[in-house]
Amino acid sequence: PKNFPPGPRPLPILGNLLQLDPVNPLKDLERRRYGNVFSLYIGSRPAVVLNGLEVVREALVTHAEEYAGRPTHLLISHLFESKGIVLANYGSSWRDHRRFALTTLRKFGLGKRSMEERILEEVSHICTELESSAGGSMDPQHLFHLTASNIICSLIFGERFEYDDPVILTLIQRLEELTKEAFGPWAMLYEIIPVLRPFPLPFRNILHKFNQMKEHIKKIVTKHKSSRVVGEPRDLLDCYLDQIDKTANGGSTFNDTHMVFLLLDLFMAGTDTTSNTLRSAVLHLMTNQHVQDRCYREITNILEGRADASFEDRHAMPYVQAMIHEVQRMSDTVPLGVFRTTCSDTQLHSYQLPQGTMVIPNLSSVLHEEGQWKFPHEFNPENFLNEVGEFVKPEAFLPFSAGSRVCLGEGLARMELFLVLVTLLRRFQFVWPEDGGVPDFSLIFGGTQSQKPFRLGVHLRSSERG
Ligand code: HEM
Repeated sequence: PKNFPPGPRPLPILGNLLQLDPVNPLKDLERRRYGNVFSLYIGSRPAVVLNGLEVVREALVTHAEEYAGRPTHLLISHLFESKGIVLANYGSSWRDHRRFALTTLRKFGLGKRSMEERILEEVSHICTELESSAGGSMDPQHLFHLTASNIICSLIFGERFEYDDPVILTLIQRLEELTKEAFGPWAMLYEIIPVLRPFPLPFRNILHKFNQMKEHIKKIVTKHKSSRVVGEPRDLLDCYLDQIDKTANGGSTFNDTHMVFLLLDLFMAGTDTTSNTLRSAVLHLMTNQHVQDRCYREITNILEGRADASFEDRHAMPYVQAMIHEVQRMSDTVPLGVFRTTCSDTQLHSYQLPQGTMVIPNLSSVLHEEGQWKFPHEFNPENFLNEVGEFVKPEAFLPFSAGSRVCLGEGLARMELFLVLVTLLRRFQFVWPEDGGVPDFSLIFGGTQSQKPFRLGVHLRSSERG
């Protein structure tokens, strides 16, 4: 289009795909040769990549409404049929469901003491798991996924799963695979060469895994319907069923199909994000004992004589706050946000973006942008502390994105990260195991990124022994 952002010359059919590293395209997307706003062809479709705080903020915050759409042509949009919240296009159904989810999560405790109790109850299960490895090491690959998924499952389905339950272990495994594969090369081929879709190629696996997860959610819904008492909701799912009843005759956007996608959305968005951040946290803490020691001193000092932490305590723990934010910055969990589209013709800097242009907000570029951070490329909580040791949050801290589609679970995620880490650090010391080899901090790219597998060395703090 006329006056479109510049970018590398595309090839027919493939566009610029061959110029992107299929394992991790983040470096290629940060190429500043064309400036902070540049275009890229994914197949025959142009997309615009936004790098750095200034343009990301200009698009997502200053022109929030104009950039609030979601693409409909991606494999992941097909899986979700553009329903639910995360991948729903900007319109009344998205608005109704976002409002419903926020109101209902609050009703079941978000922002209240009851949510803290729910989270602390779940942390006690992680403690039991870790205690059984005290003095040795364990594989934390699924531990934090189980925690995060149990917290969200208790809100939406009113139930938690035991840590060895094969149902939840399978769901978590599918979820981890999906968030990587749906952004991999096969997903790209599915999008750009539609004639390939009927063939038995690896992207059929992605569809199959997603359908398995969907079927599982449908089973939970059926079970719920039979045990439900109308008007006495136990969880978000019951509230949704009540909502369907209330609005049955009025052209409402609430129905069984949307419900399944909303539940999948909350389960998926609420699990892989928080848990990957927690796993990254223990890796950084194990390899930075001085940070762990300073957090421990702050925690024991503030919580002296008390059984549990409260989310309010964060204000009295600037160093712990700084550590958690630094973990989020380095774990870079949702590196490219969730892709947007423009809802109308719009202008960015001097460029014109027609309605329907796909926009990729490179959040990773903001979280490591030189000039925004004291130590952009290393783990250092000082990034969030001022000269007198007070906690400060730089504007470039955007792991939850920004604007009208900012992460709906930010409040829940922040509460989880704080309560889980404070409780664990008070009770355990994490150490790099002797047989752990050399720590590898590189991330496995995907819709959500994660650390490579590692072992977690666990010591019980002396104050906690017998
Ligand atoms: C550390 C944890 C988390 C991170 C880093 C994170 C990050 C993000 C990001 C970057 C987006 C895209 C926003 C945009 O398009 O601009 C998003 C959207 C979303 N997140 Fe989170 N998230 C986290 C936890 C959660 C949790 C716990 C929930 C569950 C309640 C959740 C639910 C959602 C939903 C429903 C959306 C879609 C919002 C919309 O399209 O209107 N997230 N998240």
